Amino acid sequence: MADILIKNGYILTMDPDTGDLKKGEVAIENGRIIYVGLSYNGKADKIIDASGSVVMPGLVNTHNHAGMTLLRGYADDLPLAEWLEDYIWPVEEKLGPEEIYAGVRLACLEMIKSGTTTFADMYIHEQAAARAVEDCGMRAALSYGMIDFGDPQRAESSLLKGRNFVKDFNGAANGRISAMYGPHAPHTCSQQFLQDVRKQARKDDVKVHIHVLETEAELNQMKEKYGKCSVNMLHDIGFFDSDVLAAHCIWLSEGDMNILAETGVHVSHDPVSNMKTAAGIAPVPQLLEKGVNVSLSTDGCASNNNLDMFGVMKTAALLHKVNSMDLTVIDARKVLEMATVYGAKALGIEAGMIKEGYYGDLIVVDMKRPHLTPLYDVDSHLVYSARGSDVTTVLVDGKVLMENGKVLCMDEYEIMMEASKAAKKTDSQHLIDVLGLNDPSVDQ
Ligand SMILES: CSC[C@H]1O[C@@H](n2cnc3c(O)ncnc32)[C@H](O)[C@@H]1O
Ligand SMILES: [Zn+2]
Repeated sequence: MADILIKNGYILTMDPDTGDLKKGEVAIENGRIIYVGLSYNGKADKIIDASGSVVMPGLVNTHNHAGMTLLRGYADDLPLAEWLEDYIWPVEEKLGPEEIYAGVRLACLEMIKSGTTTFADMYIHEQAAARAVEDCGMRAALSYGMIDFGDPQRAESSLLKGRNFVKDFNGAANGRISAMYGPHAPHTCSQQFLQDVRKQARKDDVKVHIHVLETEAELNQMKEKYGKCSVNMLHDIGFFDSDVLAAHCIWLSEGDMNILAETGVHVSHDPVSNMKTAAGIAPVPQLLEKGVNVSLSTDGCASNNNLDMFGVMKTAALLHKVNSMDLTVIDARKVLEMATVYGAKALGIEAGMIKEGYYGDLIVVDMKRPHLTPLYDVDSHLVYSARGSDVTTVLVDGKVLMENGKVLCMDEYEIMMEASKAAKKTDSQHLIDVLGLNDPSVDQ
């Protein structure tokens, strides 16, 4: 007996072996997919009717700072270095684990409602993020963000916090949480610290999540300090292998791309964030051409300013078409692969496809909507026309987190209220009163 049977939907398996099914069924038991096909020959405890909908793998967001939902719209339209150093870092000092817990819960709510089932994260107070993920039922690859700025004492304490995080949370929440090491970036971490982190990650057999060449300023700083760029420096110290997830990777030379391809580094592409911060345009078509696994991500909410992966998919497609002045350079199917199959591959999880044996991490997208009518091509609609709000049902690990638009795993109003309260810690003017979240006379 299956736990759940999804019927009557268009099954976008993303599995090249089976292809997509115009009208199929998916059965899930003990958190795993046990059947994908035309008609399941067995019973199920619960039936989900996906008539008029697409059933597809949950989206995988491979670079986030989930707690930064608290800083959504906090300091926009500033040069990136000024934004980070003069606004974001000082305000992060004021946020403790309780605020981050509230911020990550808000992030999870937003991600679930827009079809993301797994995310990779790097942030402060990450144990609070782990608690939020455990509570809401999502899947995540979490890392405690570490920066040493060349200070040996800071390096030692950061690495200790990172090690403790890995020890406490790798495999937590019944395996839904995997831990990674999160050294922030090659220009904010010393070479010695990066070597120490890499050694520890190999010892603990966990992956590493790092920002690489997001800005031209980083490229220039690295050239000045080391006489080479971040990719060459990291390659020369033996940092790279297929356990590394590198976010952004914008300022790459041809040689850098070859290094990423040869070493099997996974690249996380953040088109919305990169456009908003005017950081530049990552050479995604060239990376894909060289065989680099490029997945998609939102980045933190302060540079996006939402966590909707449907928006990211559309932006990725449009950005690379106009950048190359060639609209064939990336198509809708490739973008869907990046948001599902490639994301799961980057994080080393059996997800990203609707395939027997894989996790029951699925979403149902309602296609009976004006902006999705008429329907000629499912891939096209999902990338160019759909929005996160078209997602009606979300399953992670075979558990239903949202059904027919109702979030079952948390109280939406409470999450928004707690996050708005936590945002008060920034000591900034904000609009909790305008939102009416604290006002019992406002219909919630
Ligand atoms: C040490 S935890 C992670 C750290 O990263 C900061 N951050 C957020 N967005 C960006 C970005 O686009 N580039 C570099 N660093 C970023 C975040 O504020 C945390 O301090
Ligand atoms: Zn980032």
